[in-house]
Amino acid sequence: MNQDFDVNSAARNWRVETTPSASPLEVVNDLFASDVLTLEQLKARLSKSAHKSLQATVERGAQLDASIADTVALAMKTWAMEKGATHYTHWFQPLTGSTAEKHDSFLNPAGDGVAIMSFSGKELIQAEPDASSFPSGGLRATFEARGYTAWDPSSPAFIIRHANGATLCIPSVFASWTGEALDLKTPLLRSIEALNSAVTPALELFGASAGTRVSSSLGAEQEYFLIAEEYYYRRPDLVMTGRTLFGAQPPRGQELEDHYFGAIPDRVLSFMTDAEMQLYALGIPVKTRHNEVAPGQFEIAPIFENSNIAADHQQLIMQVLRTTARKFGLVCLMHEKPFAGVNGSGKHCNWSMSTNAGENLLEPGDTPHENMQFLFFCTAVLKAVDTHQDLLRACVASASNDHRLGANEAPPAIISIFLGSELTDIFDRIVSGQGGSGKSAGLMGLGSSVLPEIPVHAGDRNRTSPFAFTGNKFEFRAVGSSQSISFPITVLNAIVAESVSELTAELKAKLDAGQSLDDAVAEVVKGTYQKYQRIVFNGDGYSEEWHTEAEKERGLLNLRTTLDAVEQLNNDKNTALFGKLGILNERELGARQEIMFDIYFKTVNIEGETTEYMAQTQILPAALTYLADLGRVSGSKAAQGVTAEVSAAADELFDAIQALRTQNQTLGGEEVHEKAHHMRDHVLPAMGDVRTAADKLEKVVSSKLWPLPTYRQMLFVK
Ligand SMILES: NC(=O)CC[C@H](N)C(=O)O
Repeated sequence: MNQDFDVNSAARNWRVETTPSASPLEVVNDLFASDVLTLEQLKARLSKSAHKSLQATVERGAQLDASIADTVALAMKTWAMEKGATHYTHWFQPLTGSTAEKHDSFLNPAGDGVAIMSFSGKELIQAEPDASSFPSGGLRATFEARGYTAWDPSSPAFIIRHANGATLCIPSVFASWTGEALDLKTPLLRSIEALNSAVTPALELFGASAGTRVSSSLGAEQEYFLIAEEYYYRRPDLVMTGRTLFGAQPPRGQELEDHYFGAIPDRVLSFMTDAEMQLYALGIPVKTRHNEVAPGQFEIAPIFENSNIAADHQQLIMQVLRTTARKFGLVCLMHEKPFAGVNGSGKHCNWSMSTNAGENLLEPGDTPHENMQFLFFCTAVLKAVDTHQDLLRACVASASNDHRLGANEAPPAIISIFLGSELTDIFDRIVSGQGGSGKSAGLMGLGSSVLPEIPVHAGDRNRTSPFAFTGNKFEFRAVGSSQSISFPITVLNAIVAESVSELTAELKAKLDAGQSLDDAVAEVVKGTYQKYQRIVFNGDGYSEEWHTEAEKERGLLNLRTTLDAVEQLNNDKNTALFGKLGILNERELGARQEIMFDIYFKTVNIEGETTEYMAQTQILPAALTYLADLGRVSGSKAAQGVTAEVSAAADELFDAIQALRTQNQTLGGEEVHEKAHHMRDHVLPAMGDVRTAADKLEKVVSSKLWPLPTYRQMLFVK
């Protein structure tokens, strides 16, 4: 293969679409949410009473009135057809972590060569896909394959366009016939409800008005890589596994620190703009775009939204990025670690809680009263995170995220909280009973003798913490770039709901005993902070000392790999948590553990077999061909030297392939648990040995013979 030609064509293979982007005014006036069926849109299309009833369901969680389904379905169909949609689908999130859809046409034959377009309330409310081909973790035996999808009215329907038409997508839940959740959305919705039930009684103690509702809000920063499409399809590892299983380190990586926030390459910016226009039409408030740390790595981030909608939108962001990249001759890689030796990709989840009146409960406020409330909820988060370190680690566990967590570029596998020096100082002063005003400028009076002042903008930044307070929200940074955010949000909602409930009970007892709110809050905050303080760490999460301190001195968990973490998913504590909040019963939680082991096993198994296949059929032949070429000039000193090097590395590769083959065939046992451990303990190390030998060869075999695009090309050709 002629590598120079390869580079040229990859660099030029830019099929730019020249459709002009919408002007800012057009975006605001016409484009934004134009493909979303909002409640506002429905107002004009529904009777007053039907609209009111739907609104009560969407905004206040009232039970859906099935009698309005036919009118809503008619309105949806008319709107969707005006937008060019010919089909509809229940759009759901099975336990694969991605989305699923089965399209049905609106078209119905009406006899004698006539067809009509129809869509009934029944079809809107419920559909029945064959559940037998989705992961169920034993929840659904194959002989009772029935599962159903049901419309989630709290997330609006939307249109997905393709080159030849459009489809109406109806966000839905997916459950077994017995009502057990087979998806990621059902528990998420249950956890939002649990959070509301836990937080509103607390807010009442702080004087909130009746009718206050609380939900979590979420904004997820998506990191991703872009590489030339031409390279992608020449790399079986990328196509099969999403990451490179081979690749020598190029002379230059990210050490010049020149990519982060650098000027965005024109081709990439054009791609980003195209994707943004589509996301605007879907009502997704994407706000930020920039170059990330590694060459070829980028980020897109929306503003926070209600967490159920944010989870749907996050799936759409990934889908739009992936499909749009292709228009520009690029492929978008969402894997947590597509390239060894440079940064991987995360999906930092910015989580908070807010009321239906728009009050952010993690925002230090303008009044002493608001600040008391803020400290109470912030303390509840500390308690929740310390109590459930295992769950937070488990909900981000995957074979791909293992390459990222704990490496010196991403949050460590040890869960801790970064509070920032100002907020830590405040808690310290509460504990020491100092109260009063702080030292730093810009602090705002709290007007209470027992509580200190709160900085107006608390929160310096820390990039090494898995869980950081960033001024008015917590950033859960351990979440992986390819994963669905639904389960991490479910976990956050659940653990904070439990913690708020327990602290509210303490607070209430003190108030009932006649204490003032100020004094009672101060005592609860002080006691709780003292108890859970060990979870707060403001230093360098990458350092060796921290690992020792965290484990040995503080007794924090260090669940290094996915299998260690998933083991904890359904321990007694976690089963009790999800059970009492009505989020997942024991069987539903057990099924999720089973699926996580299974996906881990299958992922590494595919990687192991891809490694073996590429090494045997592509890399070893290139080395042998080169040895044969060298044999023709064996009289030369250079040829003899190179032959020795290539020959040694080729032998090493050959032996490593044999060893890997044995491990690939063994599988380690019958049970998924055994197979998963076999993958981690035997297949991954054997793959590593194959890679080491192959990467040595890449550096000595003629580039003309090398069968794979290299890091040098993939990361730098834009
Ligand atoms: N700039 C950053 O915050 C880098 C984050 C890093 N890429 C991660 O995996 O989390």
